[in-house]
Amino acid sequence: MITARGLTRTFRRGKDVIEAVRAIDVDVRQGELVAFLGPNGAGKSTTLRMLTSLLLPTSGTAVVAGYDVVTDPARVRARIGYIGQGTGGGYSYRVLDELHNQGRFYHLPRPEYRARARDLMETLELTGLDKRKVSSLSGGQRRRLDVALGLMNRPPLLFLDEPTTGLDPQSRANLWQHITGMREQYGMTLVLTTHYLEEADSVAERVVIIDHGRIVADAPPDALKRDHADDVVTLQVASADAAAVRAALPDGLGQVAVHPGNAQPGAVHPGAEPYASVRATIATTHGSLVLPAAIEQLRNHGLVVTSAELAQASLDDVFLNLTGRSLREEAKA
Ligand SMILES: Nc1ncnc2c1ncn2[C@@H]1O[C@H](COP(=O)(O)OP(=O)(O)OP(=O)(O)O)[C@@H](O)[C@H]1O
Repeated sequence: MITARGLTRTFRRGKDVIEAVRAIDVDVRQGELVAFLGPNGAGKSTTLRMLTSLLLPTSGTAVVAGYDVVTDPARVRARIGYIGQGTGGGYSYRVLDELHNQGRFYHLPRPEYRARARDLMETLELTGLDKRKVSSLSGGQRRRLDVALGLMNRPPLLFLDEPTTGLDPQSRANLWQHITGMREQYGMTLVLTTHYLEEADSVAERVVIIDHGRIVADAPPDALKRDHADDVVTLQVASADAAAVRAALPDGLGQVAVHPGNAQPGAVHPGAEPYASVRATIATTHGSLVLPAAIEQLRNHGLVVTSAELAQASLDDVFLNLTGRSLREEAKA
């Protein structure tokens, strides 16, 4: 569906040259659901705009839905849907008119575009809003209308640029349900951008991590987490003897570290005397197996675990390990 090689885009801003996308190679097969994940300014939108033929590459090539984006942009556009960051709907138009206009734009026969508009309004829960002006819709309704507009031509390949940005968690979940449902119904290939880590993790089958215009990793989320991050098991052990705790935890469990001797004020029973505690951490690829095994080992050595916690590897850990920066922290900044 997509083959891009050495795709590059630079912008000039005064004397500065901004290398927004730097020689990326990417392939997307038919039916895949691929997310481009990266911080603001990483080059995600620029990549999408080149793949949709909306922006000329500075160099490199991309063949999308069978056609070259530079030499055959009209054929590319006829075969794709693109849902950009801003709302596609004209503010003063009515919802149903917008959908019909989109159908006319694609030269669909009148009965066909009317039927498609009805179907999409129903599937995307826009029924009853036919005559409402786009400007009066809520954020979630407007985004669902964007999706409906992008689907009017039933594209085999749909690009979505930050489809859920600015929506509340419930609207985000709801929109994903619609998008993935439509994908099943029409067998679409989906390529999207997001800076929501959890979204990329839960929705995408493949995540392309992009940073400073380069692809730094490209794999299914589970493989990324397995290869580039660890789960961390943290145990509090009621003991003053850090060496004994360390000796009870075999190296085979993972990367073990012990932090001796915090006095915990009455953590077990209210009013209990403070007791000495050792904190042990184990970095491992299999946290859910290592956690009970570690408790068992400690118990076998006569040591009591007073609390146990498992922090599962996240795509943020992956990003941190690959780039030295946290995507979550950057999003907050
Ligand atoms: N038309 C333009 N002129 C100048 N610089 C641009 C232009 N479009 C993008 N850039 C710059 O290119 C870089 C990549 O921008 P891009 O919008 O592709 O990033 P992004 O990953 O999509 O970020 P966001 O999540 O904020 O949309 C940024 O430094 C941006 O400022």
